[in-house]
Amino acid sequence: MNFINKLNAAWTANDSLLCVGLDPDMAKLPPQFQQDPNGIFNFCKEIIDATADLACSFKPQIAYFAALSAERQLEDICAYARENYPHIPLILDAKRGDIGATARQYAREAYDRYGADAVTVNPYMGSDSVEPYMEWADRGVIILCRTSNAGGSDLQFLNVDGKPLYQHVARLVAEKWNSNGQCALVVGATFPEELAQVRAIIGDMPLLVPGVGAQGGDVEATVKSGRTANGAGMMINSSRAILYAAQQPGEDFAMAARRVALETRDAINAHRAG
Ligand SMILES: O=c1ccn([C@@H]2O[C@H](COP(=O)(O)O)[C@@H](O)[C@H]2O)c(=O)[nH]1
Repeated sequence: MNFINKLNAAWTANDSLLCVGLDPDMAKLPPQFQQDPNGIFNFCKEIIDATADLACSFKPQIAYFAALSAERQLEDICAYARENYPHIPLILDAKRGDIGATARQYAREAYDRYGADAVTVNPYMGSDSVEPYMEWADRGVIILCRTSNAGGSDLQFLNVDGKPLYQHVARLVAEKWNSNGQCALVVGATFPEELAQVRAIIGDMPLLVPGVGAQGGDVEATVKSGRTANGAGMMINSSRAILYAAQQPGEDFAMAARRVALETRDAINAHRAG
């Protein structure tokens, strides 16, 4: 099953638009994992098990693994998710961008090494830097459009021919790059007006929407701005707010993560119907 079909099936099966982000920051992990050589894997495994019936996707952010030379644990967590929850799309958040020959190696890393269903890609180097990812026709290519951080405005809001640059990216992907129907865009929940603008440009193309939870994005505004006519169309990501939901030392972190994931999924669902 290709990425888009798998995502559609996961939206329905779990009645969820929630993407659970896997950003394992060693300093924030419960103590038993900080002392465990396989602690990153074991922590992420418990989060995946606790939230798999509430999520439409999982999104490991590669930097949290690579910074600690923990790529082997990322391989293992990706394999674990694929084997145990094959119906939940796995998105590698890597935001790659380079010339074609190098991009092909990044694509191999995401799709073959980690077995990801989709990878995030930076469009700044243009079409030939993105085309190598399209060679894996059953996988997703998720392209940065209007990112959730305030500094994203520095370039993404530049006026080009009367429109902000991010709208050109949305149109370019929707009208040209998405010829195989495997693309999605990243648009931050912290900018609901821009989210609505992008939705108006791209039709039903899926959106990866980070920025609820720790970044403070408004769930209702996000859903109302980004939903498609059938009340789906988004993977709304929350990472830290779920991973580190436990408030007290010794509190069951996986149960706390599940509680916040459930609250977030239900808060999203409350606004899906138009
Ligand atoms: O525009 C973007 C693109 C990606 N991200 C990533 O999403 C998560 C957000 O984590 P929270 O803890 O929910 O804030 C993280 O992996 C970012 O690298 C983003 O925030 N904004």
